[in-house]
Amino acid sequence: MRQQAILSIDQGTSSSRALLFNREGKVLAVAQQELDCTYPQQGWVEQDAELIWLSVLKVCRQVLAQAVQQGIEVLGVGISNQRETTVLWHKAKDKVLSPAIVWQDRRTADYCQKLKEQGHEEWVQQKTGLLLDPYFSASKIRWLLTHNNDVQQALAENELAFGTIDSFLLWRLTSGQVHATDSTNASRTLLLNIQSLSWDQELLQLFGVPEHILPQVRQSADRYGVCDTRLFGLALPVLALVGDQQAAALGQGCISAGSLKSTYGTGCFALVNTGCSPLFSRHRLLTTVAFTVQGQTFYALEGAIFVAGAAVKWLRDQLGIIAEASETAVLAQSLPDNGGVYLVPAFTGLGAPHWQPEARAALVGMTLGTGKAHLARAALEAVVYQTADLLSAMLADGAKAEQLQIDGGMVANNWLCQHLADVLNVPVLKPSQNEASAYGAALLAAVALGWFESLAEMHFSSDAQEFLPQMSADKRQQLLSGWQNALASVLQ
Ligand SMILES: Nc1ncnc2c1ncn2[C@@H]1O[C@H](COP(=O)(O)OP(=O)(O)O)[C@@H](O)[C@H]1O
Ligand SMILES: O=P(O)(O)OC[C@H](O)CO
Repeated sequence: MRQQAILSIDQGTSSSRALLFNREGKVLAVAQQELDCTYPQQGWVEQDAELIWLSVLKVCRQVLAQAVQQGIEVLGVGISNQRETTVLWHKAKDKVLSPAIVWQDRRTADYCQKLKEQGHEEWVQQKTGLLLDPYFSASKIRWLLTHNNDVQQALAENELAFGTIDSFLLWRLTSGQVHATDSTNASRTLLLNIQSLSWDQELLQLFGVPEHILPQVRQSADRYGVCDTRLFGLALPVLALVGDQQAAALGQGCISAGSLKSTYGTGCFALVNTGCSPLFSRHRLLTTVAFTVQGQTFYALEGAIFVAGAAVKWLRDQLGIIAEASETAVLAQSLPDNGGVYLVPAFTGLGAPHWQPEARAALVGMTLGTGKAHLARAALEAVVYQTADLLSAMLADGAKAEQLQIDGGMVANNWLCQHLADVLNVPVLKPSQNEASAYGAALLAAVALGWFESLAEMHFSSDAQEFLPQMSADKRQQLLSGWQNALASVLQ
């Protein structure tokens, strides 16, 4: 019998990937293409949605060609994607109307601040689990509705559509047949009531967003529609949509309440599964939909850090002090310690638990002896200290971290993994198969396909590299207080 597989699309901020997974969760083929962001004004972060689409098409075609060569039968598609990033398009013309406003974009900081000052944050948090921050899609949609003539024209023609990346890709894959999203992506817009899983009239009114431009909200594992056969020469069903961080939690096997993972890609996102009821944070974390499957919705508490691997990319692309991200490990371990140098990477403000969109990055503690190794080390260490801040907030909210499961592009860096274990003082587990987001989407597609009847039947590899804490309590304390001092210089 021919080997069967699911095509998983993992559309991240730094790259688009396509992977084929078999029933046992083995990766049979991979293709990847890097993507760029543009920064047209202070605090703005944009991507070209057309280039995102073309990169997805290209990597899908590459792995499907490998499938043909290897005689693999591909049964369906699952999509995991960067969340919140906002795309508006003209339905009849199938034309994107502006650059995509990326999740890291801060242009709506003043507007969100005004809403906070008007006292809206509490009720918004109760409905959405989120805070009033430019991170989420609603204020980005509003900005486009008020600033972009093409968007206004499309609205007047009743042809305007909004989507996060999942929804936009689904629209394109089905050649405009399906305008839908899943509960995880919808839960990042600030427009969804996360308990009823429906668009909320009061929120739509607050942000001035017409409901008819929004996609239909569906389960994460669902038969969404069929890819246009002209794209791949196959009538592939789209079987899952899921935000990449929730997908990574599922891919790492965080299916029971209390399980925790942290993903280190462009940003860093720690999620703890809280089971079938939402837990509302008292310490500035987010409550989010983890996934909806077979009519059941799971929730998670999330800490979001806007800059993790993005700081390494900054060292490479803006400062030019490294040629490859992997050099940071060699540079970091070339030093006996950090020399008192700390980077607070608030390049696009600070996320959890501070939520300060106007904060900006700082490099502190430099001397004339500071060199590029210190900068590389500071960029990696910053990710660790920010994770420590998230875990403290989670602990204060009642979630315990006895170990940390990690994934994402940055965890190729073993120096970072060891520093995480040392500073967090918990064992850190890196799975041998580091494709958690893509695997999570494939698992959901497998449910829609009927491969698994329940979450309990899913295959999760127990094969992981373990990093055990080795640092003394004094040293840990010294590093964390150095970080708190550096952070204080940035907090407003
Ligand atoms: N060996 C490494 N050390 C440190 N950072 C790395 C390493 N390899 C990749 N990265 C960083 O990881 C990020 C890419 O991770 P990935 O999970 O693919 O991101 P995304 O899902 O956001 O597209 C990039 O920002 C890159 O700089
Ligand atoms: O691009 P990533 O993988 O860092 O993920 C981005 C997040 O989904 C933003 O919320």
